[in-house]
Amino acid sequence: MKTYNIALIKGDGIGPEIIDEAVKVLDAVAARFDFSMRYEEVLMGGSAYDVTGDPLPQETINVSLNADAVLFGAIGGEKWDNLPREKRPESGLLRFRKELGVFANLRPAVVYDELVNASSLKPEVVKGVDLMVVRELIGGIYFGEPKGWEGDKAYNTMVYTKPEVVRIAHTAFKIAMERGKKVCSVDKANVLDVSQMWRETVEEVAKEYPEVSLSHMYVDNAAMQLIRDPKQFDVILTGNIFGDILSDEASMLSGSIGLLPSASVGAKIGVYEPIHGSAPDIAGQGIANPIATIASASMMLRFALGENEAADRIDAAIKHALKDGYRTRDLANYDAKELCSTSEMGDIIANYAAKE
Ligand SMILES: NC(=O)C1=CN([C@@H]2O[C@H](COP(=O)(O)OP(=O)(O)OC[C@H]3O[C@@H](n4cnc5c(N)ncnc54)[C@H](O)[C@@H]3O)[C@@H](O)[C@H]2O)C=CC1
Ligand SMILES: CC(C)CC(=O)C(=O)O
Ligand SMILES: [Mg+2]
Repeated sequence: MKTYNIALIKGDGIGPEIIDEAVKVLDAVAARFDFSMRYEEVLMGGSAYDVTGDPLPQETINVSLNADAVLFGAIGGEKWDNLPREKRPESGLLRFRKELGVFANLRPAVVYDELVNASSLKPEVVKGVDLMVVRELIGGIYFGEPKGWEGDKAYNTMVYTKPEVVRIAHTAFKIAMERGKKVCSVDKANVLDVSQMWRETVEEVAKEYPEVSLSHMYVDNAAMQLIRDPKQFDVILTGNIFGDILSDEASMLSGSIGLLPSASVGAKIGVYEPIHGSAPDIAGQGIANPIATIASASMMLRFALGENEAADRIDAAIKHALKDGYRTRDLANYDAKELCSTSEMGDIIANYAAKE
């Protein structure tokens, strides 16, 4: 029987609660499809800082680099907000992504038919939405130098090199070839030099994908268009900060940020993680929606481990649970037949995934 080694990073806030449910579902499909998962839990974020004084201990990097994939919850919380920048949980996560070299963050936003009423937009606007945000993950303003805070002046720098844009553009075009063959590159080229270079570089890469139609959009317009007519988008290609913001926005097409998974890829080892944060406001209450993390585990099976049937099974089980009216609190007001806790939702999805 094949055994996969997974580095498990629960993190802070709701991180441990949602990861436990993803593990439950993974184990259920593993038993059914005749493979097994071996998890090695390592620390990152505030919980790592509390134990080791470092939000990203070297052991976490080592274990992750030796695993088949990383499954990650979320980090951060008020307790650590006033630490020096480099000790903050968020700095640990940024450094982790950089150390692993996962330059492409794939954030699919899909509207489940069962949840068309859950979006804050009209059902006819969101029904059938199926888009993919391809977000550059280890460059741009979250990493650029110089940065600093000196007295009354603070600054960050948005930097991209041409090779960084070329590689993320290839990722987006390749994904588009497997989907609707449309890429919309989102930038702020009317104002930023870095965006102008981004746009020209994307144009050059596009020549290698003549079947894909490329458009460009300024990020402010893109934020509006996502709400006006989200079905116009297939693949949205964008930089780190714009992708971070637009994907949170896109999550409300689907009804809850607790639904959107992601895959951070591009290097040997991928990181599979929900798009949301550690949700300190609901941590420890058993009400977080684990579906984003369970769907991230499905992406891990598909992209990192090649267990496509098991991934399909999880995706079907999520849909089945929603169709049967099971809802965590974030979706309680939308066609709910039964309100369930985080772990009850995990049980239901694991049961469906194991049996059907
Ligand atoms: N990848 C990561 O680890 C990320 C970490 N963060 C960190 O998380 C902390 C909280 O940040 P926020 O801005 O509040 O963003 P957040 O994404 O943690 O929460 C935003 C809102 O969405 C809700 N929410 C998030 N996930 C949910 C889920 N699974 N089920 C139900 N509701 C959910 C929260 O309760 C909250 O009201 C901060 O320390 C931030 O730096 C933020 C984003 C990403
Ligand atoms: C917490 C940040 C480091 C990043 C973020 O918000 C994200 O990746 O979604
Ligand atoms: Mg974010």
